[in-house]
Amino acid sequence: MLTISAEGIGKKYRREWIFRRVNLTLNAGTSYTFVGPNGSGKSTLLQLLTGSLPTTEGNLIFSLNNKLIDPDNWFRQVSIAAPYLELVEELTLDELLIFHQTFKPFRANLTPEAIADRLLLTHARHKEIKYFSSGMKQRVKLGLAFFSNSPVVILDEPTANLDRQGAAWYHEQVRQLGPDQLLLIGSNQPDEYDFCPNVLDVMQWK
Ligand SMILES: Nc1ncnc2c1ncn2[C@@H]1O[C@H](COP(=O)(O)OP(=O)(O)OP(=O)(O)O)[C@@H](O)[C@H]1O
Repeated sequence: MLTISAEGIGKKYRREWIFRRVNLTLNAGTSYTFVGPNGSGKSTLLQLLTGSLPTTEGNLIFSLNNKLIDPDNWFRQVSIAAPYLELVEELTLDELLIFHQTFKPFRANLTPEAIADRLLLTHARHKEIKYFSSGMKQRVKLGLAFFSNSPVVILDEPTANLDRQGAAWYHEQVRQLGPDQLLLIGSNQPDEYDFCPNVLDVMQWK
């Protein structure tokens, strides 16, 4: 089983501690949601867990079946969708999906055509991303995270810009995650984590 252990981790920007003494064990096969007010540190914590941002103190330990995963290879296990991660706007949807799978293969050998179908965007396969609506872009971001062959799926504000149909689509994709996957969410919207058994308030680490 894949596990992330946080041992006393903290993050400081300049002189300000965003959080300290975070002790957590996150196990695959379930989901965890980090909640808290704007600016409380949800996105920062998720970025530490992706390995893309260094901790200021403490240790993050990644393991698979009790074997340590080299932190330098951790990124291979993770797919993330977040408001601050942009899509390549000059590419068409088809081009973007082909580009993406060269460095992160899709689950079960899904083809770009099949992904576009699952995104409900078959009609927009040849349109440049820059001409997509904000909800269409959000669905693409979520799809790249859901359909990549990664055991860890990290979603920051997953239903931002989604309409009711898009939110229902998001819930359907969550239900289809595999039993060995780990889902981590950062959210302020209860209806985007209503299924999640583990809700953690980042304010406890202030
Ligand atoms: N690169 C940075 N340099 C300095 N301060 C930063 C940086 N990134 C984030 N911060 C600060 O860290 C704190 C936590 O920000 P973060 O984005 O993690 O909060 P959040 O809980 O995700 O907020 P929101 O709900 O608004 O998305 C904020 O005070 C923010 O200003």
